[in-house]
Amino acid sequence: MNAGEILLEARDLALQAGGRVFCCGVSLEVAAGRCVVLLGPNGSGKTTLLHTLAGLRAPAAGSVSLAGRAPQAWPAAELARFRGLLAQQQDDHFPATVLETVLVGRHPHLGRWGWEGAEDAAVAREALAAVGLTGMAARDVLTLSGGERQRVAIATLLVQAPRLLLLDEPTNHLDLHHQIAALDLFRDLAGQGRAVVMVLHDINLAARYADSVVLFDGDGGAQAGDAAAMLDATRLSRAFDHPIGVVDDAGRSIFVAR
Ligand SMILES: Nc1ncnc2c1ncn2[C@@H]1O[C@H](COP(=O)(O)OP(=O)(O)OP(=O)(O)O)[C@@H](O)[C@H]1O
Repeated sequence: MNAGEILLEARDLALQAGGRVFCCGVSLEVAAGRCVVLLGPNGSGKTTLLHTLAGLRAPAAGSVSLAGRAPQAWPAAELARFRGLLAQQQDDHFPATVLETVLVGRHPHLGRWGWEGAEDAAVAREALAAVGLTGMAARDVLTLSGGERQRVAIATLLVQAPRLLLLDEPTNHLDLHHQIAALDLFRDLAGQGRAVVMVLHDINLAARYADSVVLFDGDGGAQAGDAAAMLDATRLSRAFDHPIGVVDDAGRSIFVAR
């Protein structure tokens, strides 16, 4: 995996949802090793952008390119090995064990007949250990707590092993310890030549993990830039329509709601 290789490029995007066009002119380049955070108020377009970048919905204008190719130009299984999406919420309609659920993430890697082998089960158990769920493999997913279910979803993405991780609120339902553990894990994956684009609601977590930020303004606009420039109290106050101050904690900026 080449550090610095461009895994995702979006040019002059405009998003569309529900007959509305918004966030016009967003451009973004994501190199291997980088972590991008999408930040902004509810309903401002973060999920719509993430799904557009994943190739799951068409932009109203502009282009998305994944490692130099439009998403539609990728064969489905190859695309699923290249980019993975952690959805904002996990819906389970039928009983299944935790192990079976995680193994779904292996599908793009399976051979012609689609059977998982002992090696896939070992990969899944390793992923469960990475999210602190060792010993939970046999549990029914319908019996899990919200935070446990979220960690199963993260383990499912880990076994999919995409180079580009698109994460919609990965810290959903997680307590402080597991939020930091999950975000450290994603940052480590970026450090190993992958790239991460994730929606976060916590400005301080964004400041801790983002190399660059796409800030949505809630008025149909969005701007991308270096984290240091975008995470500015005045800019954030305007975007969130709430006064936000900044305090210094041993050289680190901590954002506080006034
Ligand atoms: N299928 C749809 N039909 C109508 N409106 C839609 C549809 N999908 C999204 N929208 C609207 O598009 C806008 C952007 O939605 P999106 O889910 O991208 O916001 P978000 O920034 O991720 O919000 P949140 O922080 O609440 O998760 C919202 O106003 C939403 O209601």
